[in-house]
Amino acid sequence: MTGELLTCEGVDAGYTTGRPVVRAFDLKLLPGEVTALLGPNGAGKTTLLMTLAGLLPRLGGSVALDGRQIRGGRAREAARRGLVLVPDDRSLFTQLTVRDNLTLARRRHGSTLDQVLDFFPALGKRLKVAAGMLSGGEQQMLALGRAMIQDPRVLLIDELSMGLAPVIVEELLPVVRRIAEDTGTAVVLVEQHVRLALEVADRAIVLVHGETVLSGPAAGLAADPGRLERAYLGE
Ligand SMILES: Nc1ncnc2c1ncn2[C@@H]1O[C@H](COP(=O)(O)OP(=O)(O)OP(=O)(O)O)[C@@H](O)[C@H]1O
Repeated sequence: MTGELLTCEGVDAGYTTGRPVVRAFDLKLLPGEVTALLGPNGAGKTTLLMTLAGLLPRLGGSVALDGRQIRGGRAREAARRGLVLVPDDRSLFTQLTVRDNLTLARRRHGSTLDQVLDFFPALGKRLKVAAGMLSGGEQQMLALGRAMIQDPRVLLIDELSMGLAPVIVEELLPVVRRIAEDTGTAVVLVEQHVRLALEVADRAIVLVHGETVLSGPAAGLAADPGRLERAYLGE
């Protein structure tokens, strides 16, 4: 399809022994599109994001960005091409300042600190503070900011809400939406707060035991919680 940014076809993801955890995963993402990747604990969402980011070897299938294939298991190549992961543990340099965390990730001729801080004004006031001293919400902003300063084409966000109060999540998710709209970055959002995720997503995919059991426009799924619940239960 014209204009497709990311195309995953038949992706198998998992660990080297045994059956793949995620099987035959398909995804098509347009620029600026947000897809919520939902599903119960252990469904394989983190495994899939890590595989797309090249941090785990891909066990099958293909991934293409702008129509050009990306090899599996090559994290540097994936990041250079623009597939950037925001991991659920945030992986910040806790002893370093906010400014250093951001500038270390910056690319030559890439986005500037100010461009990134435009999305997270609260961080602008905390530039000299060590990342480990920030609140959970600020740390998550920093993790997102550090991904943004790498000029991603596709952001893979794993449980942004991990350890955060719902009120903070309600503030952060619309920022993710704005990032997608303003920069054309496509987003895959793994999120346990299903209702909040569906509010900001265009599409949603439900993964259960590694299989895609439901996929469709987010608004339709938000309007039919019973359907979503049945999918989670594997019915
Ligand atoms: N390092 C590992 N080696 C082998 N199996 C693993 C490893 N990490 C996770 N798994 C298995 O892969 C499956 C999927 O786990 P994964 O963390 O991807 O699910 P998830 O959908 O992200 O769940 P959660 O919402 O709990 O994070 C689980 O059965 C888990 O036990």
